[in-house]
Amino acid sequence: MSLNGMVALVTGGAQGIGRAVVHSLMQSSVKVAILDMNQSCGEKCKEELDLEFGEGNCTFAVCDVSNGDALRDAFQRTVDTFGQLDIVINNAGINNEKNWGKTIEVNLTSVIRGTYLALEHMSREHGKGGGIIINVSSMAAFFHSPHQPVYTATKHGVIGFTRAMADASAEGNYGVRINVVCPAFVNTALLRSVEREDNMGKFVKFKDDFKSRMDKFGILEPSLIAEGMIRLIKDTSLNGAVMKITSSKGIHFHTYEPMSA
Ligand SMILES: NC(=O)C1=CN([C@@H]2O[C@H](COP(=O)(O)OP(=O)(O)OC[C@H]3O[C@@H](n4cnc5c(N)ncnc54)[C@H](O)[C@@H]3O)[C@@H](O)[C@H]2O)C=CC1
Ligand SMILES: CCCCCC(=O)/C=C/[C@H]1[C@H](O)CC(=O)[C@@H]1C/C=C\CCCC(=O)O
Repeated sequence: MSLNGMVALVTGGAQGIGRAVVHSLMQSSVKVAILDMNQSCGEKCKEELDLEFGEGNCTFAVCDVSNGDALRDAFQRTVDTFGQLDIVINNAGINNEKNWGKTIEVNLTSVIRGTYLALEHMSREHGKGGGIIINVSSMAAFFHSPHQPVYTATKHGVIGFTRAMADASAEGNYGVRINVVCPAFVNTALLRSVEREDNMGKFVKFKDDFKSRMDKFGILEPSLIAEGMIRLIKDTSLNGAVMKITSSKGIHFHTYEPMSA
């Protein structure tokens, strides 16, 4: 499946995993709208991508995904600029057990809002031509720790919401495939936040346990997560898939017991 000429929107696309998947998409000739709340990183990211791929192939907009109006405007500006929207990756996420309400707003509420906005621009129920949505969860949804209870809760929520929406899309004939990716530890700024009291609050006392798990399970590079996301986009058979990416098993899928009648 060629992605040439498609248009993608990536939240949190200026750094880390989002930056990696933006690069992979542009290597496949996808035009990308990068949304991020970090203006300096976003502008630097766009400058570098313009140098590598030529101008006109990506845009950057400062956008806090937890601001619903700003997110809606950023989606509309993307469609106004590129004329279409085919791929949406709800990637932006934080790790803050002190300001845990914000963690829920960014990691879960904004993923829900970003999914609904994506459907407004891609779903046949809105007269559009279809598309693909990838929501970003975490292996914290399968292996929890005392270190990050609310982060863990948000990532569980992303899986449940995404699987339910994938069924809604199939039964409602939206023409939109909706999948979720669950990385293990990845070498980004977010992972380094686990050592900071500002982020972890009273749970920072568990940081040694968390770091021992990092030693045990290994740390992935963002490029591998990007590879998994591209696979979710290209494999048209996948809807409601829960992709797991770990050092021990690489890119693989979680399987669930079929629902009993
Ligand atoms: N790093 C890791 O070990 C893992 C990360 N993840 C998830 O991957 C996603 C990306 O995380 P990383 O790349 O590791 O983090 P990162 O901190 O390196 O990059 C996240 C980007 O999102 C942006 N961002 C944060 N809050 C935002 C908001 N409210 N609005 C707009 N942009 C915002 C940041 O400015 C940053 O550029 C997150 O959802 C995270 O939970 C999942 C499993 C493991
Ligand atoms: C905020 C930093 C991001 C945290 C990323 C993450 O997914 C963490 C997961 C760990 C959880 O907090 C406690 C754990 O033990 C999880 C371990 C992660 C992966 C296990 C991989 C097992 C395997 O390789 O089979």
